[in-house]
Amino acid sequence: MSGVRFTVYDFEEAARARLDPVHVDFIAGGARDEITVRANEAAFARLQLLPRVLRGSFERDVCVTLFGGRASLPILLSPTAFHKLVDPEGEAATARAAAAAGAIMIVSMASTVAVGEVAAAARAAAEPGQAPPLWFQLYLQPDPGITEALVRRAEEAGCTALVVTVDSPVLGAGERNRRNGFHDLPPGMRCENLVDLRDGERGHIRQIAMSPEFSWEHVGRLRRCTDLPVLLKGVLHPEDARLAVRHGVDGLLLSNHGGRQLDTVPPTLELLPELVAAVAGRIPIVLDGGIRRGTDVVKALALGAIAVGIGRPVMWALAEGGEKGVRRLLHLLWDELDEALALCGASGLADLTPDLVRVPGWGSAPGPTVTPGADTRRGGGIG
Ligand SMILES: Cc1cc2nc3c(=O)[nH]c(=O)nc-3n(C[C@H](O)[C@H](O)[C@H](O)COP(=O)(O)O)c2cc1C
Ligand SMILES: CC(C)CC(=O)C(=O)O
Repeated sequence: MSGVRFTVYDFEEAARARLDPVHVDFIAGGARDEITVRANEAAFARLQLLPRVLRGSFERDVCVTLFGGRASLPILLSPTAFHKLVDPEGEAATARAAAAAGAIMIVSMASTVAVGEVAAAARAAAEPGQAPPLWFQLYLQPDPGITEALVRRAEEAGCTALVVTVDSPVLGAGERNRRNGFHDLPPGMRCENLVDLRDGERGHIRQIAMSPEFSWEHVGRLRRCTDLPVLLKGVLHPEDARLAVRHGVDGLLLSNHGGRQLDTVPPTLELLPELVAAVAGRIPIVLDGGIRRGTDVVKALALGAIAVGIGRPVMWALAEGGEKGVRRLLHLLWDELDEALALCGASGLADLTPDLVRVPGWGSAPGPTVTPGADTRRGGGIG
């Protein structure tokens, strides 16, 4: 079924060969000209690493503690919708692979397996006695009762954090989907978390309401309706990062939605130093968008992210080999990260400092606000 996969790109190639091209477009595609989609990966390629020598160790620790929960690697599974499009077991298969690897999975509100069932699958696959780290992503809904009901479902399932996606006042224009006429899930699949929350149109993609009228007041209301840590996904402007801290948000997932919302926004990696400076160690920042290599993880962490997320690679791996595919993907990235740490003279994530990263020709770490040696990542409030 599946040959040897040496890189993330091998999973993509194999997945493309077996999936319906319409679904390939849904996964690979972005908004409009897909400029940001390409920019995310290109930003990592542009940055250089400047390793230290003669200071490594045989044992390299890549564990990370986030909101009191421990993960075996600083690579999260960012929320992606509709896993059943690529594998009959959908998010349950993904969750088993993530739990077995000790990786945090962020379940999408638009999952095709209900979050309670995803959690049960994760529990069954986790190391005995270990609670699998599962977070839940949601879009605020105009009816606050629906938002709250979703929060309760996530809490009851045992999710340990909520990720509120705030970059979608309207749905980004995926022109590939428009050309392909891909607007609905195929028969037999639906957004299971929304079942029985709203009448009519069950399973329809547009069942998730998006609204440009959400404000910080809604974030405040959500903050008050749960004790779970709340992260915002999709804050890009440093002023909004400061507002997030002021509104009691517990963390940021610095994301441009993989280039699927507003096209031509900067790659997330380029924004990282500014956002790290804006939150000044008060809350942790996870970054996603374009992570394809262990060295990409090293660059993001060196510049102040506490962890990173992967989106498309998970979909490709799930399509390629189901649960086993995702397991192999996570192992491969863990292996690349471990090797990159060794080659950088790092024995753990704490050794990844901004001075290890350079912009060609600059002669110093990128970003006007990052000073070599400064460690804004491990400030207060984390862990
Ligand atoms: C197929 C697909 C579905 C996605 N679904 C969601 C979603 O339901 N909610 C969300 O907040 N982000 C969603 N995203 C965005 C991802 O969470 C993530 O930000 C992005 O994929 C990261 O970039 P990468 O694909 O380059 O790793 C989706 C992305 C893809 C590719
Ligand atoms: C709109 C969601 C259902 C999925 C999503 O966020 C995406 O496809 O990027």
